[in-house]
Amino acid sequence: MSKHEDAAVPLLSARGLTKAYGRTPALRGAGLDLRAGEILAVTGPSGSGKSTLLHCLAGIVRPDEGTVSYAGERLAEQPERRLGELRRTDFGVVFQFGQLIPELTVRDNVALPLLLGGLGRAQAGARAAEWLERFGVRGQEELRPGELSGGQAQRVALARALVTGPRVVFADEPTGALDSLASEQVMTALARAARESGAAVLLVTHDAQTAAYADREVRMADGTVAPLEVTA
Ligand SMILES: Nc1ncnc2c1ncn2[C@@H]1O[C@H](COP(=O)(O)OP(=O)(O)OP(=O)(O)O)[C@@H](O)[C@H]1O
Repeated sequence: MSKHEDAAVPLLSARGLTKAYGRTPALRGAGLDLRAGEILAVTGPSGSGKSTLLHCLAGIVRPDEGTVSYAGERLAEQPERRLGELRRTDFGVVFQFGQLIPELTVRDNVALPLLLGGLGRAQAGARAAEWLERFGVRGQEELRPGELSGGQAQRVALARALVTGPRVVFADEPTGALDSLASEQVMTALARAARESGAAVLLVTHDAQTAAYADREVRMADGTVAPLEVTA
């Protein structure tokens, strides 16, 4: 068993992260561990640094100080090309507004990461249709995102995040723009898909109902995570 497959070693781990935007500190020594296959909620008040932490963990933002390790690789030591590859193959992301491409059909939105990864059109389309079905979006493959409800659009965004079989899904306020019924449907679908595929989920939310889907919760305040979760 390699080191990062050992259950005691976190899949993704951050230590001592700091990040400032100009004079505004967003992170002040934040750290956490995400274990393979777990759903971890990061909660806390607005401005406490949750999104910035998620962006650092996903390799989207480089922290000013501190380390992020994914499966034994230090992200800071990786060239942009490797980070891009990780984001395409190992990581999936969903934001508050699904960020689907408005000009593409629902199916093509979900197929896109597979096409970018080199899969043929027919296979990518078929796999996209399977994932849309798993997320309860049926018969809407030919629609454009603008024709969907908010909840449907988020389930399409989840299908797109999971279609490549990522090991980590980063979800930043995935229910932030939804009413409570649509939130429940989105979270049920996300939790089930993550369990079935074995993906870990880093779930940023300020909503207790959404955080309740997680196995574990850590809370942020003023750019730090309390309590610091440390795996020995
Ligand atoms: N791109 C940016 N430019 C300037 N300041 C930023 C930027 N992103 C975040 N900040 C600031 O960094 C701090 C932390 O923001 P962040 O979005 O990480 O917190 P959050 O807990 O996710 O907040 P929210 O729940 O409101 O999204 C805030 O003071 C915010 O204004």
